[in-house]
Amino acid sequence: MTLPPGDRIAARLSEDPPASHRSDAGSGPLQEGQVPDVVIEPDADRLARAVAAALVARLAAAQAVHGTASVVLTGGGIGTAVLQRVADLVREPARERVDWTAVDVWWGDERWVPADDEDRNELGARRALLDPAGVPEERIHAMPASDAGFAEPEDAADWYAGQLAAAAPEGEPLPRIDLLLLGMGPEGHVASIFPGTPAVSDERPVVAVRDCPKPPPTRVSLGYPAINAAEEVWLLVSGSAKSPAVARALTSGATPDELPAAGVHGRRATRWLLDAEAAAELDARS
Ligand SMILES: O=C1O[C@H](COP(=O)(O)O)[C@@H](O)[C@H](O)[C@H]1O
Repeated sequence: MTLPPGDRIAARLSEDPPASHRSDAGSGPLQEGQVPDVVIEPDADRLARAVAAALVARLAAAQAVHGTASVVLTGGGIGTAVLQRVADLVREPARERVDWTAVDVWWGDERWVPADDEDRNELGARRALLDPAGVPEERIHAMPASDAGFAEPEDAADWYAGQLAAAAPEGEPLPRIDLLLLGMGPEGHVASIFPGTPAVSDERPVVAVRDCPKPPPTRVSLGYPAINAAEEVWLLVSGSAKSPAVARALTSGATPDELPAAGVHGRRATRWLLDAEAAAELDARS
């Protein structure tokens, strides 16, 4: 799949990838997909449109091969803007079309709040895309809300791991994930894996997260084993507040404990999709 035109600096980064991108740092060559591809769009709106078009192409391609597609969604500003732009494409006649009745939708993280709380990532995604696109309820795999009947977020995390395993091929812990979207916080958190927290080194596919520095404090999140099992991982980052973390993740060799975004990669592709403000310090350092 070809991403829309952007200011590509992928080649330069690929020639000399930092150790932080190696899940096997120090023990061998980088695997295909772990070398990041970086695309810079001029502003957040054009970033959201470009990612939306690429997402439709990616899911359509997966459906052409497998009959179905699966995507892991992120919350956050740019993540939700992308879903709104995808919904625009659903309404337009397009060259590449996705059969939204054959897309499985999962989440990278969720806030441990009641189902109708505006902080729910699920709520934003339903409004922005899942409702307008008509994704069937049985294909929407939301992480549990705090009022869903689980006593603790740990129970909800275990249940979600079980849902993933149930959708996986025989004997595998995880289903095929064609595309996993992540936002990133200014301190480098991805999903709800925050710097210096137990989730960084947790080996379970789904974890409960407590005492988050960003409210709400309790969440459920995919862990690295699930994130890094996706075919493609796309990090969506916009705004100047995140430019130091982008530059650190891509050029400084920061560890995942220092900067969780530095520890994510896809099996087949890892893409950093940035607007110019988010990329500003990257340009200066690379
Ligand atoms: O708390 C979260 O933050 C990140 C980034 O959000 P943003 O609004 O700064 O773009 C998001 O990716 C994650 O899903 C969410 O729970």
